[in-house]
Amino acid sequence: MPIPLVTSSNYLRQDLKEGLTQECKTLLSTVPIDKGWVATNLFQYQGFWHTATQLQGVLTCQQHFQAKPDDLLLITTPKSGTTWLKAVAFATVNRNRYSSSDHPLLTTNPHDLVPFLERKLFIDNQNPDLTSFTYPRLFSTHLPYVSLPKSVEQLGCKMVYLCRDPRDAFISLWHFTNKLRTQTLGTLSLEEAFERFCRGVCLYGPAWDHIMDYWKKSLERPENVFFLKFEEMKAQPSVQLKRLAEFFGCPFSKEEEKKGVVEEILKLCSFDHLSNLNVNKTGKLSSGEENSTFFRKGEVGDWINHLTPQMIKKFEQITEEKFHGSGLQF
Ligand SMILES: Nc1ncnc2c1ncn2[C@@H]1O[C@H](COP(=O)(O)OS(=O)(=O)O)[C@@H](OP(=O)(O)O)[C@H]1O
Repeated sequence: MPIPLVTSSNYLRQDLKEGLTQECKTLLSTVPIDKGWVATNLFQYQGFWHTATQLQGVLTCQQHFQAKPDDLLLITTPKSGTTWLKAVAFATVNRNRYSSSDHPLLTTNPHDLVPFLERKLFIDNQNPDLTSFTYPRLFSTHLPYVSLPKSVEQLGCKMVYLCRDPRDAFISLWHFTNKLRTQTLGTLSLEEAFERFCRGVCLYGPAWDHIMDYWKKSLERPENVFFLKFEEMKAQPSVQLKRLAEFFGCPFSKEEEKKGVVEEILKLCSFDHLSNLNVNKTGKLSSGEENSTFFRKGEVGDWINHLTPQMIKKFEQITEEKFHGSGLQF
């Protein structure tokens, strides 16, 4: 059983091997290893890249998380709008439980309301206390499909998969990384980050493979996997929120629609509203990250302000190669 580690942030914990199980340590010594973005190294497991501490969380959650049939899983590639999806899903599923004046989203960051399985609940605990979860339980994960705990698929749990144009997810990740890097590490240059992202060497990368695996599953099993893009949420938020509520099995009634419940949820969870709340301006997650780091611009297409023509071309080549014939486009 790993010993809980207390440091400033999960992202900076990866070098601390004392808290890891022998199984995890052995695995770390056998799998491919490469440079990390925030701390020293990333390790490749089941085709995707993790920090050492995160890998411990992945193994523990694969072995100990027991899903229930009505669990709802929010799955994303990093920097694809996870914070937004958590807020919207939480507000939708619990809309009869809270009024707008005492809503938990006003005082708690969405990441603390819908915790990550492998980054929070199971990172150093084989048996986290899940008794405070109301039903249906909402969990989140960045895990690729191949690494999901088996009970999720066996029980047919509903999964919402949110992804984003890899160019925007990359730029968002690059900014986020540089907010978390220590002074000693210095800034990670755009060129260096780009080279690693294109090789797939980033947290939960390669991003394209992560997206494609869930895209295929959503075509095979649309009743279980709801595939959504950040860009679609931005373009048609109320249409997408209504689809989401239907998928969750709690569609908005005509009366709710007339009363403006959909718009109320979208307003509560909007970038402007959430990012200006005191808790998100000054608070920290229980895992150490400052809440403000999860809010930057929240826009579509910011990559145009950062990528060089050569980088854009390279992105196009990879996207064409990875998504070819799949019907998926950004
Ligand atoms: N409410 C809301 N609406 C729209 N966009 C939002 C919202 N909240 C966060 N964001 C933007 O999402 C980006 C952060 O991604 P994630 O939340 O997936 O980060 S993480 O993976 O959980 O670390 C990051 O995108 P960029 O602005 O492009 O960096 C955030 O600004």
